[in-house]
Amino acid sequence: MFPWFAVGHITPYLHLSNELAKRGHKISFFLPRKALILLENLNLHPNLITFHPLTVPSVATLPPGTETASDIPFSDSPFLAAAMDLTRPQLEVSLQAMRPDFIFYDLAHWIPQVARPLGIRTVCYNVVSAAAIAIVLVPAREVTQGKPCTEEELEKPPRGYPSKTVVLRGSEARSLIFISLPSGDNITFHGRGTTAMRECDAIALRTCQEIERDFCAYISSQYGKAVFLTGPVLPEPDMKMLDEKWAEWLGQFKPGSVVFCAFGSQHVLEKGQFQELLLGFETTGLPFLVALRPPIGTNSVEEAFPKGFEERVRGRGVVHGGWVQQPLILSHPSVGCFVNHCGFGSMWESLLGDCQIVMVPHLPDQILHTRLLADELKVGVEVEREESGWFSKESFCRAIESVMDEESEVGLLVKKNHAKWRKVLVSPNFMTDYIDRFIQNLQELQMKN
Ligand SMILES: O=c1ccn([C@@H]2O[C@H](COP(=O)(O)OP(=O)(O)O[C@H]3OC[C@@H](O)[C@H](O)[C@H]3O)[C@@H](O)[C@H]2O)c(=O)[nH]1
Ligand SMILES: [O-]c1cc(O)cc2[o+]c(-c3ccc(O)cc3)c(O[C@@H]3O[C@H](CO)[C@@H](O)[C@H](O)[C@H]3O)cc12
Repeated sequence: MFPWFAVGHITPYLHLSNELAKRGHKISFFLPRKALILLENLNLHPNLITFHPLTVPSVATLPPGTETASDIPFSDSPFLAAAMDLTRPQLEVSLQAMRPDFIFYDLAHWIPQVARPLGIRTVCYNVVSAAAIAIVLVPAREVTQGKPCTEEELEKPPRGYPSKTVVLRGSEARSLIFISLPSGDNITFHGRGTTAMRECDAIALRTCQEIERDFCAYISSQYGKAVFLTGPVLPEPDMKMLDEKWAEWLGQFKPGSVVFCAFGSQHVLEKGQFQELLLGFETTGLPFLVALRPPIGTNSVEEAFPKGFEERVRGRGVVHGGWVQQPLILSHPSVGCFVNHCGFGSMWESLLGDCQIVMVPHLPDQILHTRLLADELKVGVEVEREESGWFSKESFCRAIESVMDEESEVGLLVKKNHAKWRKVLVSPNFMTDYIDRFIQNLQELQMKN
């Protein structure tokens, strides 16, 4: 396993590794040292899953010590891609010695060049939605190296893209410019993603037919190869592992009353927006647990609190400036609403849980995931933003109230739709069947020539 150096990618690769190990397969997992410290507790089969910490080479354009996408702003991702490319010699030496049957990778587009001569089969395993891939990382989206896409080009989905709902609207499309900019040396993000999928033996996606059938079919037709699906791949939460501190705090509130908020591993808010969000929570009058990194330019969340905020919400609101056990908190009976950025991991965790869903997407893939949930499946609501991208405390509070108020029409509708989808996704054997079929697909691939 060699995922992109981001917690939102390493985590689902680890979930898949657990499922493979559960069925007796042996896994070598390559990841940056810092990510290992944060995530090693997710390894449920240490006898079969072995971690190989990588030394991430320093790159002049990155702050010293950068190892994952959590350490840098989104705009610096291309430099982290360059650093990942510099780990190629470490991978080459290990693969020569290990000779695994398969290697799973995503943004390291050069893996097939290394693996093919060694007879190792390559699986490009993508852990963002099929929709996000279909709208940019396909040959039909023409991108020329050295010529950034124009806003007009970015606004138009590629020919044959199968949805009119799961799209970026107006100025949102501008944020896709990054796909046509360099990502490492001599390659654009689009070049990296499409080469990775064109050169592999199999494309795999962390999704299911039931939700993303048309997008999967489109990707398959664009690359002229079958697409293997793993399904959502999420472990059963083990509530015994929830930190005592949070179990106790959440335990004081009535079932379904607490609003939990987290924005994944990469997103850091600006101070003004962070304060607006906290004031929005205060206005709801509901109990809340917010787990967000300190906003830009601050060293702690406390330093950025609005004046008098702490006293006013004492006893019903907590703001934690670091990592929490998100899947376990979401499964706590007191939690009734999940306010999230709709990273693909959080999207699955919210769909498989039974909390009401409120989305505040930031990056373009997160906006597409939000459209899928809010506009296509109608299982949650999106916080309204102004043209500038700013969300106000009022719009934030309105979105939460619209799903938490028992009388609300929207709240009842999304609850009903969410329950319907959840029933499908948590039905007995749904996830197991996906993994079993996926392994069968790999075994058939291995039999070929
Ligand atoms: O405090 C936290 C925050 C997050 N998490 C976990 O970290 C993971 C975060 O993954 P997400 O995909 O939701 O979000 P990230 O922003 O970190 O992901 C990144 O890669 C996947 C892409 O879809 C996202 O757009 C990209 O930002 C989730 O599994 C979540 O449960 C915690 O366990 N604790
Ligand atoms: O923002 C995105 C919009 C979109 O339509 C597609 C993607 O795709 C991917 C991606 C990542 C890995 C793959 O194997 C395939 C697709 C995106 O990945 C994110 O890229 C960021 C910039 O490099 C990075 O910071 C973040 O960690 C990745 O999750 C984004 C979009």
